[in-house]
Amino acid sequence: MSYISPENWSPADGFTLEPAAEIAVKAEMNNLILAGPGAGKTELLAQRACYLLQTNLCPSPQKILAISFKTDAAENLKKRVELRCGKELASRFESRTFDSFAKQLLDRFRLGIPEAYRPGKDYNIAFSQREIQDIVTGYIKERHPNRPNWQYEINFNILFRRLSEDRLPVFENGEDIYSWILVRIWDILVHGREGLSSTLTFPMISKLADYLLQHNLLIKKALQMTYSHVFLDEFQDTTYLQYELVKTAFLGTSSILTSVGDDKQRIMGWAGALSDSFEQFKCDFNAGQIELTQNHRSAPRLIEIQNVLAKIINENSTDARVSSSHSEQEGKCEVWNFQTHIDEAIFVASNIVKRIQHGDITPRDICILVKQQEQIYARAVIEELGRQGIHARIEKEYQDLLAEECVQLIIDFFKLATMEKTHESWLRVSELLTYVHGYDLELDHKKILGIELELNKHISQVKSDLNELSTDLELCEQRIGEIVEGIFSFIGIEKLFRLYPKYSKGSYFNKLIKDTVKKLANAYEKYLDWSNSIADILGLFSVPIMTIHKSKGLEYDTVIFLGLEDDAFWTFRTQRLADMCTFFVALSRAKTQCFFTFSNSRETLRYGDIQVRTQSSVNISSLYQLLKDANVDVREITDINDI
Ligand SMILES: Nc1ncnc2c1ncn2[C@@H]1O[C@H](COP(=O)(O)OP(=O)(O)OP(=O)(O)O)[C@@H](O)[C@H]1O
Repeated sequence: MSYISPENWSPADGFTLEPAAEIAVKAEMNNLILAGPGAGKTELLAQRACYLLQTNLCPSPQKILAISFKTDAAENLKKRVELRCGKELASRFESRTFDSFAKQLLDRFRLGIPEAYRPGKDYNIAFSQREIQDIVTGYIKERHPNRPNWQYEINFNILFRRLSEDRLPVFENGEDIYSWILVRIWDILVHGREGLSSTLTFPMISKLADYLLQHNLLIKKALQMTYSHVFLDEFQDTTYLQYELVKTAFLGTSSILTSVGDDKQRIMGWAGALSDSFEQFKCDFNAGQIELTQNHRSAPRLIEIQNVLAKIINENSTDARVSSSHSEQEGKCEVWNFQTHIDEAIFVASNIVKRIQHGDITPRDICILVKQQEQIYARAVIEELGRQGIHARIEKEYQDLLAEECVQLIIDFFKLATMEKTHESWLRVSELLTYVHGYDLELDHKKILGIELELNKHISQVKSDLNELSTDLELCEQRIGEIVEGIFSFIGIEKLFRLYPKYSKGSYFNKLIKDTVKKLANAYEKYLDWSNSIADILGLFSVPIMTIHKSKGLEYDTVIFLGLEDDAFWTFRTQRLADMCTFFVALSRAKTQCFFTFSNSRETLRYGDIQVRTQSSVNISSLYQLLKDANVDVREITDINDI
């Protein structure tokens, strides 16, 4: 492998970096990079990874560890690095979520955890508070001497929070009933009981990983020697637990940390995000601060509005600068007022359909955002779009699934078996096979050729199996399930699990496969042709619908936000700043057009029932005021055909 000298390195793919970004890319110290939406924070991390790998400043065999919040963000970053500097160098770029980083540590070094807290090898993962609550009430048989009815007296929210936050080891503490329960529930969850396997939540896994590193200095040392550089994406949303783990793993070591974030996009406070993560990081890691001011995403008109809002959220924020790729007048933002959500649906759908028919954009370039209850807020629009021939879908069900490697693998096999121009799928699958068999690209030509012949044979088999699918949905789903099983046997399930240990625990893998098979069968029933079915699953034909929280890190030509109303922002009075940030995230996803709707009446979910309620905007009048201050037009839509 030949490396480039740092002086001769230039950004990949023709990107030019603003001077501050170039400093950040090449820095040799801990840094906090502060930048607004569209400043290229994700791109900067990808370019920095390329710089460190291509110059060997991250010396082989050391690696870069990048930690993101969501699976798709981690996947997106990994793909960018592969694209910019090739697969071989990118194999030393490990892009993970916080949860997967902690889980990987726990799975690899489980035996290093003291017996009292060592979970079983095949522990299950509990995702909901309800599961833990059932275990607490069902398995703690011991009577508390003074509180015989504690099950009915305690607040399970507090217990759940303390299960995630109290330091290990936990001790009973006098009259504190929660500590009495915590001692017992940790024991039950970690070791399991009759009829109950070892069961952990992700915050517990994070705690155990932290505990492991604190007790095993050699593991900690190995970790630091593995990762010469660590990236922390979306640092504004780091929780106390996550930051503790980062500190335990890397504080006082030679690993160089780069955190990127934007305080105006801090929208995870409800999930425990630290309110002063930037200050803590700078102080603990003696980190420098670099600010980026260019906005590469949005048109000038939208940046103007973002700047007004940014100043309200943080009066010290620097105005973002417009990128030269947009013309001066470009960008549009309006508020649309309606009498009913039905009028809203017809107008919004017609607007979208007209633009798609005009050839301006594809369904995938538009995003419909809501604050909450996407099934309810977007129901009428989905129906109306359907009537006008455009499919819209709630993205939540697909986002995480499609980011999974095993799901991508199935899709690659189906593409190879049914479509033309599948070069990338071929490369991905043959590379994976080479990797899982432990072959060397340079030395094992013959063996690799052998695998490729086998791959070709298996693809032909998949092709003929897919040609004989039944039109009966149930039979079709069953057969697709068998074909998928055949794909994993061909690869070698054990080998795959060794490559992706996350799939080897509990029922996670089986659930992913079941969901994918169901989606494939449903899509095939609709199109009876695989090219369209796969495009449909990938969402290429659909207008995506999601909550603002799910839209973090994404961008679309046009954003339509449904329901700028008090009901949607019901927390505005109590958490004004967080809601302002949420609004800011919505506004800043758009590249050229952004619309907000208000409807005098709307369907919402109240106490489990769908009710049509009169809407107001009194509580969020300051949001309307800021749009007014930024000269955003408010249109009363009385004629729904007046697009
Ligand atoms: N140096 C650059 N030159 C031109 N375009 C860029 C540059 N950096 C990033 N971009 C483009 O700008 C857009 C926004 O980049 P990116 O997603 O990295 O921003 P971000 O700061 O992570 O945004 P956000 O915080 O809003 O999610 C992308 O389309 C990206 O390709």
